[in-house]
Formats: sequence, C-alpha cells, structure tokens
Amino acid sequence: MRVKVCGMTQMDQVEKLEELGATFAGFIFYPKSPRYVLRYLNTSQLKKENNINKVGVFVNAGADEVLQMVDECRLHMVQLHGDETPKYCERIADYVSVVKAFRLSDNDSIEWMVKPYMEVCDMFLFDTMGVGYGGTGKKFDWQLLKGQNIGKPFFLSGGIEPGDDTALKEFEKQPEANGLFAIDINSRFESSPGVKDLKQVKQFITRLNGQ
Ligand SMILES: O=C(O)c1ccccc1NCC(=O)[C@H](O)[C@H](O)COP(=O)(O)O
Repeated sequence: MRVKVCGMTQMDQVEKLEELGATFAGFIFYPKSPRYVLRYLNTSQLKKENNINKVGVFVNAGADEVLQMVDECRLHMVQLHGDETPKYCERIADYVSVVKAFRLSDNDSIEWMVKPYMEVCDMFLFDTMGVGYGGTGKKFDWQLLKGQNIGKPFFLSGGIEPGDDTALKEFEKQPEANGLFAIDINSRFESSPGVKDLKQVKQFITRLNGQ
C-alpha cells in the first residue's frame, strides 16, 4: 500500500521519506495549522527536487495563491481540504492533479458528497470531521465506505496510528476498499506538530507492506 506522510515541516525528514517506503509527502499551506509549512521552510527549499511526490494541502485558499505555490514549490498534487466548490476544483485541475478531501461524520452518504466532484478531481481523500479542518488524530468509521459507489481512487485518512497495519490489511480485502489508493498518516506519528517519528513511520510502512 502506498503511504502519504502529511504535515511535513523538516527538510531533513522529507529527504528520508522515500527511503522509508513512503510515496507522498504532504505540506500544509494553511496558516492556522500548527503544521503550516511556510513557518518552517521557504519556497526555494520546497522547490528542491527529491524522489518524493509533493502534495500541497490547502484550506479555502484563493485559486491564484494555490497555483502560485504549485509553481514556486513544484507541487505534484494539490489536496483541497476545505469547502472548495466543484467549479474551484475544476479551475485548479486545469494545472495540477487535484485530490478533494471530505471530512466525514456518522451517517454521511459518501456517494452523495463526492458526486458533484466526480468530473473535476483526480482523486478523493476521506478524513474525519473535527473542530479544525484536518490533523484531528481521530478515525472515522471505515464502514461508512461500505456499499458506496465512489468511482475514483481515494486516500484513507484520519487518526491512522502505528498499530493500525493489521486492521488496514484486513480493510484492504473488503469490497469497500475497492479504489483505495493510499494511506495518509499524520499527527499519530509525531513527537510534536510537524515533527515525525521516522522510526514509527518506517515500522508502520514495513509492517503494512509485509506478509
Ligand atoms: O494536519 C493539519 O494540521 C491539517 C490542517 C488543516 C487541514 C488539513 C490538515 N491535514 C491534512 C491531512 O491530510 C492529514 O493528514 C489528515 O487530516 C489526517 O490527519 P490525522 O488525523 O492527524 O492523521
């Protein structure tokens, strides 16, 4: 299974991610987040090529600002984690791959939520509804995905923690995991906001992809 490590703020840690088996590094471009990347790194540092796919996470940002960051930081993908409309996603998707995030709570009909975005996004991400926009450290009920016709590859996110490899491998076998593209990890793998415990990350990825 592919893994995205989100909320990166330390360049030395970003440089190690590929070696640990991660496929994506997520950077939060949301000033209210404790993981706001521009508080730690500048755009020239972010622009640096390394072997990891860079995902920029935005929350209700102006489209021009998003596209400027895509260009300045050479982002491979944009994750829209706020209340962005399909029209807005369509505009961004003209320039870069778009992942639309949905924050779920009990009884949400995922199929109904994603429908307007089907033609204007490349992938979806399912996270947990909480007070802020993301990084809650809380899981949603994966059973919400059961019987839903999602129709696009998706990231599974929200409170995923070091011991979850077994449950994720079980989940992967279920029909509702059809379309599972990658696992997104964040706050449960941190020693402090934005600083990852790389030992835990490595162990998680190794176990996830082991027999
Ligand atoms: O992580 C943040 O601080 C954050 C803030 C605002 C919007 C999105 C944010 N994170 C986006 C992610 O993709 C997280 O990995 C996702 O919310 C799951 O986080 P966690 O529950 O901590 O694993």
